[in-house]
Amino acid sequence: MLKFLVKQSKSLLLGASLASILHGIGSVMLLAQINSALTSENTEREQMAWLFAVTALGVMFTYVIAAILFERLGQQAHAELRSFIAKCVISADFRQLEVLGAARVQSALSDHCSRVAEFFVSFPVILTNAVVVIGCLAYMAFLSWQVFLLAVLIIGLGCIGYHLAHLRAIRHLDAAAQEQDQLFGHFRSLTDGAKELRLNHDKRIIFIDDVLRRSIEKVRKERTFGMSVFVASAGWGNFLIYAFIGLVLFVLVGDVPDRTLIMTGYALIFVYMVGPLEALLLNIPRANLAQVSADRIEEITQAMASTEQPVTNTAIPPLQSIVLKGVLHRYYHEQKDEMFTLGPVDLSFHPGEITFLVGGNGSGKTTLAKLLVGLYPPETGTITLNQIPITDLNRDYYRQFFTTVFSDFHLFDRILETGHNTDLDQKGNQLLAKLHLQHKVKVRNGSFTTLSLSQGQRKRLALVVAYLESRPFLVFDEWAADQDPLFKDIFYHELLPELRTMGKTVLVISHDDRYFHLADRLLRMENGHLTVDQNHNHSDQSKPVAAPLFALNSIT
Ligand SMILES: Nc1ncnc2c1ncn2[C@@H]1O[C@H](COP(=O)(O)OP(=O)(O)OP(=O)(O)O)[C@@H](O)[C@H]1O
Repeated sequence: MLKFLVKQSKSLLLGASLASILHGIGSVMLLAQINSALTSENTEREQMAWLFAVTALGVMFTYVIAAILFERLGQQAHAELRSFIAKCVISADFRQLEVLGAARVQSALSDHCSRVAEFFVSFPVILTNAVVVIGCLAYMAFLSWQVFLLAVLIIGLGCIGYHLAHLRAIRHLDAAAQEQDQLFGHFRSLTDGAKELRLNHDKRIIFIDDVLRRSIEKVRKERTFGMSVFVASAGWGNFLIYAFIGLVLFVLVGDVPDRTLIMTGYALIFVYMVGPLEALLLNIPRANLAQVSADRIEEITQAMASTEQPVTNTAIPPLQSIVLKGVLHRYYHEQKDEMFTLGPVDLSFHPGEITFLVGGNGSGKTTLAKLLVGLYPPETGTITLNQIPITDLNRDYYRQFFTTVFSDFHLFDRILETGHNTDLDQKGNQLLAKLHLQHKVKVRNGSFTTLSLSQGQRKRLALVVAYLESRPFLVFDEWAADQDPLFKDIFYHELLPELRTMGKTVLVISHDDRYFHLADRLLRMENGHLTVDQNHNHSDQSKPVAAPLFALNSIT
C-alpha cells in the first residue's frame, strides 16, 4: 500500500526527497565550515563568511521546500487513500462487505488513513537526518578512517538491537490495530445504541466498563508496549552514541600533538550528529506504525476485492422474465458451528405480477430477496433475466432492474437520481403530497429538507425515492409494517394495484395476513424452504385509484 502511494506521487516525492537530501548536505557543509572557521587563519574569514551565509540560506530554502512538498504529499496520500477505500467499498461484493463489517471499514477510512498519511511527515525527517548522519560519518572518515570504522561497527550493533526490538514491537502494534477495528464497532454502538444506554443504567455501566473501556485499554496497552519497545531501542541507540563518543575521545585519540584541535573537531561532529540520530530513532517507529496501518488497509481492501464487472450502460430494456433455478445460499454461523441454508429455490417472475412472500422470523425471506436482486450471488443454481444467464460479468447490470425498500433501508439526503434534472423537485414534491408528507418535508435542489421524521414517515420517503427510480421490479421488505392502518390500506389497496396496472413486477415481504388475498401469488418460506401456496385465491378488492401515484412520475 505504501509502495502504491509512493509510486502514485513519484515526481512530487522525488522533488521533496531531493530538497531533503540537499538540506541534509547543506547542514553537513555548515558543520564543516564551522569546524574550519574554528581552526583557520584570520585572512580567510571574509570569504568563509560569505560561503557560510549562502549555505545557511540554501539550508533554509531546501528545508521550507521539502516541508511544503511533504505536507502536500501527506495530504494527497490521505485524500487518495480515502477515495481508494471508498471505491473499494462501493465495488465490493455486498456479502463480503457484510462479513467484513462496518467497523473495520470505518477504522480503515479514519485512523489507518491518518497514520499512513503521517508517514509522509516522518519520511522527510528520516531522510534529512539520515543524510546528516551519513554526511557526518563521511566527514569523520575524511578526518580519521579508524574512527569511521568504529562508528560503522557501533551502528551495526545498534541496527541488530533495533531490528530485534522492531520484530517484537510490530507484533504489539498489529494487535493494537486489530483491536482498534473492534473499537470502532463499539464507538458506533455509542450513537446507534444511545437510547438503550440512557434507559438502562446497568447496561450502560457494563458497556462502558466491560466492553468499551476494555477495548480502549487493550489498544492503549498494546500500542504503549509496542512504542515502548521502540523507545527502549532508541535508548539503546543513544547509549551507543555516547559509548562511541567516549571511546573516540578517551581511548582512540591518545596523546597526539594537536589533541585539543582534533578533539574540538570530533566534539563538534558528535554534538551535531546526536540530534539527527535521535530524530532518526524516534521517527522510524512512526514510519513503522504507518506500515502497520498500510498493511491493515491492504488486508481490508483485498478482502473487498470483487470479481464483478461494474455496469457502464444503465439503459435497461423492458423486463420479460426473471427465472431462478436451483438457487441456493448458505450462512455459516461460526460461534454455533451451524449453517443456515436457503433453497434450492425454483421461481419465476413476470411483469404485472404481485407476489407476496410470507413466513416466520428468520425463515429466509430477506435472504431470498437479496439473492433475487443480485446482492448475493447464488452459491449454486442460476438466475436468468430475459433468458440471459446472470454471471459476475452482468450482475451489476442485472441489479439496475430493481428498486428495493429493505427494512434496514438507508435514505440519502440528496436524491441521487439522474434523468430528472429539471423537474426532480417538482415530481418529488408531488409524490410527497400524495403520501401526506408535504407539511413535514420538501424536495429542494434535489435534496430532502429534513430526514428527521418518524420511522413510518421515513419509509414513505423511501417509497418516494423508489418511485423516482422508475425501475421495472420493486421489492418491499415489510414496508407497511410501520404504517398506520390508513396508509397500510393505501399501500395494499391502491399502490400495489396501480403498480400492477403499470406492468411492474412486485415482490412484497409481509406479515399482514389481512391483505394476503390481494396477491397474485403467495409464497411461503419455512426454514429456508420455499413453497407456493396452491390454495391461494386472488380476490382483487382494490379501490379505484383517484390520482395514481405513478402517473405523477410518468413511468412507462
Ligand atoms: N448477514 C447475515 N449473516 C449470517 N446469517 C444471517 C445474516 N442474515 C440473516 N442470517 C440468518 O439467516 C436466516 C434467515 O434470515 P432472514 O433475514 O432472511 O430471515 P427473514 O425471514 O427475513 O426474517 P424476518 O421476518 O425476521 O425479517 C436467519 O436464521 C439468520 O440468522
